[in-house]
Amino acid sequence: MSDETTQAPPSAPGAARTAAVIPAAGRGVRLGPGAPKALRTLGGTPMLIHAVRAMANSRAVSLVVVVAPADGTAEVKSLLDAHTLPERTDFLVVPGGENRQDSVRAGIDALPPGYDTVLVHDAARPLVPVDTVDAVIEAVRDGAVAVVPALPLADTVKEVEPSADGGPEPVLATPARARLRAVQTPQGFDRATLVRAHATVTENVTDDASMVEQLGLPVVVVPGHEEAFKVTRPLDLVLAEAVLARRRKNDGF
Ligand SMILES: Nc1ccn([C@@H]2O[C@H](COP(=O)(O)OP(=O)(O)OP(=O)(O)O)[C@@H](O)[C@H]2O)c(=O)n1
Ligand SMILES: C[C@](O)(CO)[C@H](O)COP(=O)(O)O
Repeated sequence: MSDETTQAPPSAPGAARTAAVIPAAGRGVRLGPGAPKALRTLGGTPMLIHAVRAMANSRAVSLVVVVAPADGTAEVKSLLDAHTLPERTDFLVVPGGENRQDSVRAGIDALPPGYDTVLVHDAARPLVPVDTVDAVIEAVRDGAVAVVPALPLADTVKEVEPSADGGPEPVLATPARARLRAVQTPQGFDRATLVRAHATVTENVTDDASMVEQLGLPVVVVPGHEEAFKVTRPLDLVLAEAVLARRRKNDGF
């Protein structure tokens, strides 16, 4: 394992501490048939372990809660036991729910007292660099209640009337690209705000920050990273393997 560490200071004793919740209970339907996505390997190591290390490599993170496939908690516990992880970090494993929102809520419910900053990070983003994790944590510690890493878009985006039968879709609008961002994880939160958002918003949404927006509270963006992309479709696996191989070469492995 690469001994990647960070400049961010760990929390002082008695100070607010940071926990990371990793939703990893998805099936990975868009990736194609196989094991649950988080348990598939990248460079011979389960994607989930890469994601756990990405969080635990931040010296500010002292607890990682893994939300496992409901029928896979024992397997995930064994995986965590079988891989080298930073000793300063504690780990919990809880079963996930039907959708991402349910799984994140299960992770939040499992958090012990004493963690005031909470990251929510997709297991499907295994290669997020530690500097991005630290930048999100710092922004929360500096007073933001919700922080998302994000990147400008390379493509022009159209809003359309979705087609039910695969036919041509009428274009409704072309939002100004300069004002759009593609949002990644980890998203960072003041814990009380995240708990309130999950207790309040019941409609299905695709990220946690949008739940905070629905409370009328401010969400801020910090720079994301190209390597924090989400492994969603088969081609993403090819890119992830290439990024990992380049890192290992640079690290002299
Ligand atoms: N019931 C669910 C669904 C998703 N996730 C997690 O949410 C993250 C982002 O979801 P996505 O990339 O969409 O993963 P899947 O739901 O597995 O993908 P798909 O939609 O292709 O099945 C993943 O780490 C996934 O494991 C989860 O914990 N519980
Ligand atoms: C949370 C997220 O990764 C931010 O981009 C994304 O919304 C998850 O979407 P998914 O369809 O559940 O993968």
